Amino acid sequence: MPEKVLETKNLSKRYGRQLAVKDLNMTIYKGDIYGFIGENGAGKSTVLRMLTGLTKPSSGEVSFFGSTKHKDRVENQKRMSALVDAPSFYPNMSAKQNLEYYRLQRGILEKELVMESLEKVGLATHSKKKFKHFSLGMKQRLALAYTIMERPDLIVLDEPINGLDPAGIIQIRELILELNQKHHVTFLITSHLLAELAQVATAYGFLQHGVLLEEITKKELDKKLLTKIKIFVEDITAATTTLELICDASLFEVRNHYEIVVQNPHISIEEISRLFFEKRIYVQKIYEEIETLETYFNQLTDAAKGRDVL
Ligand SMILES: Nc1ncnc2c1ncn2[C@@H]1O[C@H](COP(=O)(O)OP(=O)(O)OP(=O)(O)O)[C@@H](O)[C@H]1O
Repeated sequence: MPEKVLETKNLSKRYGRQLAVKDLNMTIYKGDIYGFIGENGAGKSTVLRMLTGLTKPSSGEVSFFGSTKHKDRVENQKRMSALVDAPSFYPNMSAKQNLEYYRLQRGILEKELVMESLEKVGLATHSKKKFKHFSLGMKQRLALAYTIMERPDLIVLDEPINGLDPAGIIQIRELILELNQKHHVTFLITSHLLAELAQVATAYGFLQHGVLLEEITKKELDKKLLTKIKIFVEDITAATTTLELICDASLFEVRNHYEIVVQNPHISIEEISRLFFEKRIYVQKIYEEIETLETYFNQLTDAAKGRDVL
């Protein structure tokens, strides 16, 4: 098992009467890109603020790199860098001057880390450009340069691609993957853009009303995501009677008098097409649909509401 970079035990946060985070047990392993998912108000930012020391937990504990001791925690917290409340940059200063300012403010001695960080985020050639002339994507990359200046082992990002255009999203995605794969940085990322998160995440935590519903690796999730075969036909009666020759009726359902949905099929599209061809059943369309991270998350949260676990 890889090293645990971060672990929480029964972490809770109360704001007055409201319990915003309830007994959170979360584990992030070295090398993970951990996608932290939840609807608005689920408690994600509150968790990130507790992890980064911006808010004190009401109860429970956090351990970094296997230690909960306060002495170690101060040291270990230095191995983590976070973009929860984005740093404010000076508009009339260049990218380099802005980072230089933060280097001095954070007491980082190595001067070379400023240019090294700008290079890693692809801004070296724009180092002299004033911040006010940066595009949103460039501003976001500069914020990332700020987080990687101390060569952290863990980076926490709250909604890193919010407001970016498709090109900006791709740049941030590639940067995260590069830092993870080349420089072995572990990430904890929140995002509402699940399709995008699914392109980088290696593990997920699903949060609802402050409760962690499930923690799962990408590998485990991929195995759980259901596959469906959708078949569109003209003669639904003939089609269902024929389908029953190779598939139990409990495994498919008929929708709208022309659509058949086969759940988690043990038969292939080719088998169904061949059979329908032999029986002269006209198929308008047939295709496979794999459940997405988004549908999985929606089902998980709907089921939790139904079980009243929240
Ligand atoms: N400082 C605060 N004082 C009182 N209540 C707060 C405070 N911060 C957050 N809350 C409440 O705690 C709950 C969780 O909020 P939080 O911002 O952590 O959710 P979130 O998952 O980050 O939401 P979003 O996706 O909208 O950013 C919300 O009901 C919010 O109103």
